[in-house]
Formats: sequence, C-alpha cells, structure tokens
Amino acid sequence: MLPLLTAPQIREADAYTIAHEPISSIDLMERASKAFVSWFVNHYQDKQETISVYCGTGNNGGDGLAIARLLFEHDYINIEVKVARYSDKSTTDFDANFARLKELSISIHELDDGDTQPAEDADIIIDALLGSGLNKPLEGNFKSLVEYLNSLQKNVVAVDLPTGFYTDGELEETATILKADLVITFQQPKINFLLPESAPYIDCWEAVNIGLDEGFIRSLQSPYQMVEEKDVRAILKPRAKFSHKGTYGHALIIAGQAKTMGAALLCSSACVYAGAGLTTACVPESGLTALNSYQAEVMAIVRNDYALPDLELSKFTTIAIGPGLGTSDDALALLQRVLNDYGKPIVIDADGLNLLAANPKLLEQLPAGSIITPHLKEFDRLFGEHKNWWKRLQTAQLKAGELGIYIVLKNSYTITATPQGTLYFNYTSNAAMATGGMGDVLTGIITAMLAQNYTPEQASIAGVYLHGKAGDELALPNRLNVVLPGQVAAYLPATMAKML
Ligand SMILES: NC(=O)C1=CN([C@@H]2O[C@H](COP(=O)(O)OP(=O)(O)OC[C@H]3O[C@@H](n4cnc5c(N)ncnc54)[C@H](O)[C@@H]3O)[C@@H](O)[C@H]2O)[C@@H](O)CC1
Ligand SMILES: Nc1ncnc2c1ncn2[C@@H]1O[C@H](COP(=O)(O)OP(=O)(O)O)[C@@H](O)[C@H]1O
Ligand SMILES: [K+]
Repeated sequence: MLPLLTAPQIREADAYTIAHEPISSIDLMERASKAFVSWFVNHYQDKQETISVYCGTGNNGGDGLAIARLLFEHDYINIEVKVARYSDKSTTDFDANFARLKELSISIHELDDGDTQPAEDADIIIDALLGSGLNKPLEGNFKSLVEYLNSLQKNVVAVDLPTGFYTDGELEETATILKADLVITFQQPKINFLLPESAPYIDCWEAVNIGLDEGFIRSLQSPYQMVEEKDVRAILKPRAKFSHKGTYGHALIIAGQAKTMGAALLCSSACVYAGAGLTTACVPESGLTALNSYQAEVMAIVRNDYALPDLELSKFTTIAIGPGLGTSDDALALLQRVLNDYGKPIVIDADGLNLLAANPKLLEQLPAGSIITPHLKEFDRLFGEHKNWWKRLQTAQLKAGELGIYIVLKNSYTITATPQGTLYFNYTSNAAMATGGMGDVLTGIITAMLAQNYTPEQASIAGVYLHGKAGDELALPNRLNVVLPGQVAAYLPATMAKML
C-alpha cells in the first residue's frame, strides 16, 4: 500500500528526508526541480516555444526558479520568469534560487501589489505560484492573477499542485483555482487528485519521484492508502493441485427480475469467471432460459413471487443480493429473510441498496464484515446528500466503522472504506468501462472472492483491483472506446493468472 499523505504529512516527510538522508533543503528542491524538468523535456520537445514561469516567493516559487534555470540549461531559449512579489516574505531557498537565476540571461519580471494582469504571449505557462503551502482560499492579488491566467486559456503545466488547489480537505465549488492541463507532482498523487471534484482543474497528472524517505512515508499512519499491484499479488492464492469445486466455495446470487435479468446474468457469470467453485443464481422463472443459455455453469433456484424456496441458506459460503432485483415488497421480504437467517458476510448492491435506503433500520442488521457496493447516487440515498466527494469520503469512513461493514464507493478511483477507518483507493479501471452492468460484474467478482474464503477486506481490495485491471487490459492496449461488462467478466481468468 502506498500511504497518501495530507499536506502536513508531506511537510513531515520533506523534513525527515532532509534530516536523515541527509540532504540540504536547497538540494532537495534542486532534485525536485530536476525530476520536473526530466519529465517536461520528454513531453515538450520544441525548444523554441515561449515559456512563462510564474513563481510565488515560497518554496513552490523556489522550484519554479530552479526549473526556469534548468530548462534554460536544456536549451529552451524563450523563457521568461514572472515573480509574484505580493508580500515581503520569501523563503531562504527561494532567495538562493533567485540569486542563481539572476546570473543567467533569463528575463525576470516582478509583479508588485495590484499587478495582476501582465502581458502574456507565451505558449506554455508553468505554474509555480503556490503549492502545498496553501493555507487559505485565494484572495486579493493571487485570486485576480489566477482568474486572469484562467481567462487566457493557455497550456498550463503546474508544479506539484495547481495554484489554489488543496492537497486534501474540501475544495469549495466557488474557490478560485488555476486550471492545469498537466500537473507534475512530487513523489505521489495528492489525495484530492483522486476525487471527481479535481476534474475542472486537472486534466492530467504525473507523479515524479523526488526521493523522499519511503520507509518514513510508509510508517505514517495515513488512513488514505493507494492499493498497489503487489498488495493484490500478496492476497491472491494460486489454485491448489488437489483442489476441487468444493474448495472454492458456493455462492448464491439473488438477483434479476423480468426487465433486468441481464444484471443477474452478468453478476453470476462474473462470479463463475472469478473462480467460485459453484455459483447458484436465484432468479424468477421468466429468466431461467436466459440464465441457462447465457452461462451454463450457473445453477438456478427459481423463485415465484419472490418467495425463496425452502432451502438452507447456511449451505452457501456467501450470498450476494440486489443486481436487477427490483424494490417491490417481495424483494424487500427476500432481503429481510437473508438478513434474519444468514449470519455470514454478504454482498449488497444495486436494488439491495435501494431497499436498504428505503428501510434504513435494516442497515443495523447487516452481518458484520458485509460489503456494500454503492455508486455515488446509491451512496447518497443511503447516507444523505453530499455536497462533494471529500464529505462523502468522511461519511463512508464513519459509517463503515459504525456498521462494521466494508463500503466500496464506486468511482473512477473506487474507494473501499473499512470498519477500522482505512480508505483504500484503487487506480485500475478506465472510462471505457462506463457502461451499464459493469457494477454487476464487480459484485460477482467480490462475491466469488468471499466464496473462495478471502476475508471481506481482501475480497473488496482485490475484487475492485481485478475488475479495473481486466478492463484496463482489454481497453487500453487495443484503444477500445468501450468495453462491455460481459467481456470484462470473461477476461478475468487471464488477468488473475498474471497476478499469481
Ligand atoms: N523542502 C521542501 O519542503 C520541499 C518543498 N517543495 C516545494 O515546496 C512547496 C511548498 O512550499 P511552501 O511550504 O513554501 O509553500 P508554497 O510555496 O505553496 O506557498 C508559500 C507561502 O504562501 C503563503 N500562502 C498560503 N496560502 C496563501 C494564499 N491563499 N494566498 C497568499 N499566500 C498564501 C503561505 O505563507 C505559504 O507558506 C511544494 O508544493 C513544493 O513545490 C519541493 O521543492 C520539494 C522539497
Ligand atoms: N469513467 C470510469 N473510470 C473508471 N471506472 C469506471 C468509470 N465508469 C465506470 N467505472 C466502473 O464501472 C463500474 C460501474 O458500476 P455501476 O455504476 O454500479 O454500474 P451498473 O449499475 O450499471 O452495473 C464501477 O466499478 C466503476 O468503478
Ligand atoms: K503550483
């Protein structure tokens, strides 16, 4: 896991590295600036382009000055530096880099109080005004300057963070923030890059290693963790030679109604492909032929009027309920029966979640360690409207703890909140996967993982990762615009094999 750091923790990691590597802070700044420039020169190869580097007078500005010098040394000849000297304060490393820059023939233009609309004809703007030191929303000179720069609609490359953007915490909708085409950020992505509210300000980001102390970063107790491939490799166990179908559990999937049988088919198919030993789907009679022809491996329990046949729920290793189920009284009765009679962790998705939202008392009856997989709307139906994703994250953390469950909050970076208060961010998956039924496949995968005796935490982390990874392996190399949920399900065995 890669701990994602808050702004104060980033400062701690900087300070620790400076003290223990040891390295002077100006040399760390130089290393960061070099990392920025290495990335930049590979992607902006036209050395004639005019570049305007906007610098504040803190360490982000210090980086900007060093970057301007290093680009000049790389033969970028049309560089101008604009220093926003809106206060008398400047950091020591800014001052040192300012002195170094003055020795070169780079034009430096100072912006004083009120000077917020400088003439600008550069092709590229490098934003080194403010970085992780931001401690209040932009106002006054900085606000006017950023509004002006936004109005120019130039190609903006931000150093570490776009000016006005918070590393963590709430991004107010009304805040003034510089819009960046690209952010080259130091060491690791900032937590807010992974939330949808960053979309208006950040087109694309790239994290460059600046050699902060990894051991120290990993020792910080951050509740925000990025799941890495090696974590999933450590979870997945190869299938044993003398195993049989009984080794890999028996999943029951209660899903589907006449209009939405596809959800039941996709979910149970994904459960089969993700390795459950046996999968039984509980579907209405009208869906039986479809089930048998879509996925012959899935067994069926036919239900009439939503009454579960008289069978032992306890014989199933796990149960998923919800995809395409509908929200009728009969569907509610089915959910209630599962909650009353089955004590082991279950997976609830889609209409199962809508039923919980309409009957919130049922939330308290969820077996400990159960997994719910809401998308944004289902989440807000369950736990109330949220103004932004930062707030949604805090609620997910709180509710997972209160209810003793795992909340898989689906998103382009899906977040799993655990009962212990950790928030696991997943980076696999892509926009080609934004098609109806994709969530049903995820539910099938997580259910299969539970059936195979992975813990709910392992099932959520690995299930979400594999779902996205299969989608990436299908869509990205083939440049597919869309991948279908059924394709993702069928591709899972190949993706999983590569992870063992
Ligand atoms: N040794 C280090 O700590 C390193 C720092 N680095 C750079 O340093 C940056 C952080 O530098 P600083 O902590 O100096 O902070 P910034 O350069 O982000 O900001 C400078 C100062 O501006 C003031 N400020 C904050 N919010 C403001 C607002 N809304 N309006 C006006 N002024 C405001 C604060 O007093 C702040 O300290 C990082 O983003 C990164 O670019 C890198 O050089 C890597 C090493
Ligand atoms: N733009 C995207 N980028 C990455 N992943 C996506 C994107 N759009 C959808 N997904 C993934 O696809 C799934 C969609 O789930 P959901 O909205 O429940 O679909 P459905 O209800 O139609 O089955 C989630 O796992 C989500 O993470
Ligand atoms: K910046």
